[in-house]
Amino acid sequence: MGSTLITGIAELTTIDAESRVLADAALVIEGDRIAWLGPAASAPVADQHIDVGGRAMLPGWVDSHTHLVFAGDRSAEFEARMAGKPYAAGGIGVTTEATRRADDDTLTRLVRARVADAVAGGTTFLETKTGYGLDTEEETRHARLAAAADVDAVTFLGAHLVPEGLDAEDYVDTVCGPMLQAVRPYVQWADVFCETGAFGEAQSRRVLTACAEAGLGLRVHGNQLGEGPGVRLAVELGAASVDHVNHLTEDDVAALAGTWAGWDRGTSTGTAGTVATCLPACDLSTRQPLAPARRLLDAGVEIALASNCNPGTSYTTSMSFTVGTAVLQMHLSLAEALRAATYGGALAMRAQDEVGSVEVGKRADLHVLDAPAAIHLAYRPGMPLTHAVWRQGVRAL
Ligand SMILES: N=CN[C@@H](CCC(=O)O)C(=O)O
Ligand SMILES: [Zn+2]
Repeated sequence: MGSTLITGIAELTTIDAESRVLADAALVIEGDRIAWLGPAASAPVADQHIDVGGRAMLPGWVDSHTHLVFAGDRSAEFEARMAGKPYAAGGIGVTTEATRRADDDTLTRLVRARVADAVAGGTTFLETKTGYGLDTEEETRHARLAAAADVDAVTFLGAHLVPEGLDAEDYVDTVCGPMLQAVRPYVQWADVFCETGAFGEAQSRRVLTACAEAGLGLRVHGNQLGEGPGVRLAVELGAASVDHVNHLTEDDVAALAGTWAGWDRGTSTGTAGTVATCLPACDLSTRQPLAPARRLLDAGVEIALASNCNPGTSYTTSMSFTVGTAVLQMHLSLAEALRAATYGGALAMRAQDEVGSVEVGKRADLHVLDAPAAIHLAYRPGMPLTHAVWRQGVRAL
């Protein structure tokens, strides 16, 4: 297990407890961990030396919300939306049909290509979900293929849509019973689309409670298309994250803030609450109001930024686009957006002790930009700024 010294880091954004940004820095990787970081002038020797030539380094992106197991695309639906047709959950069924027709090899190839794209854009930790299977056999197949792909966490989203022709309560029985039992070996998390047109409050509570009893961590798709019970339920059940959060009442924001009462944001210690995960690429594609990230942060809520890559509402794995948009459109400072897309995502995955910041002992998940400073992510939106990536200490780009 050799060590690698990286020098030529013009700006190192650590996202550590003091939010340190180091100029003219160096860093040592040993195995899959960060072994040392500090001023280039006092860098130790190592087995291998790489000079990144005066570029910015930051933690790899933590993408805590994706749906990568799918076939087909819905570009016609997107085009109609751009012409004024509103987004509705029903499109999920179109992707379910296309995905059922794809065999294991095809689906695996598609998932792996999407993961490779994400990593090539600086993402080093990825969650992905089932949810385009919608029967026990297909959901289990998707969970199994996802678990065998190069992702860090898999979420069971059998409660994504009630399949056409089925009674909602009967379907919830299936999700909570045989489906959950079959997918359980492949997943760590459970999610539910709690929204008009998908699952109501009582149905969502039933799914999440059964999944928690089976030992899964909880996440919720909530408050995407209108105000509703999603946030309330996520807080009540202690979910790690509630995602979308476009339509929030004052009570929703206060409830989320309340979950962070035992958390010290300055030192990043204490008991983590429910992260509000904002998905700006999805908001643009569905023409929803952008999630109120500024308001949530000001209220004391920890937020995450994620891509929500899926064929219906956000066909991109670009976290750099997500961060640029958060700065340009959601009124986050660069530091806030970078933290949300790294440490915030890690909190949403309860993986903050492992990933989400550049600190000694953490996973060597590093992203080097072809720019001297990270502000270029918003200053030069859409430019291919990823220069190098290390994922778990291995050079991935
Ligand atoms: N909102 C629910 N699920 C996905 C979209 C699913 C689809 O339309 O295919 C999302 O997170 O946006
Ligand atoms: Zn989603």
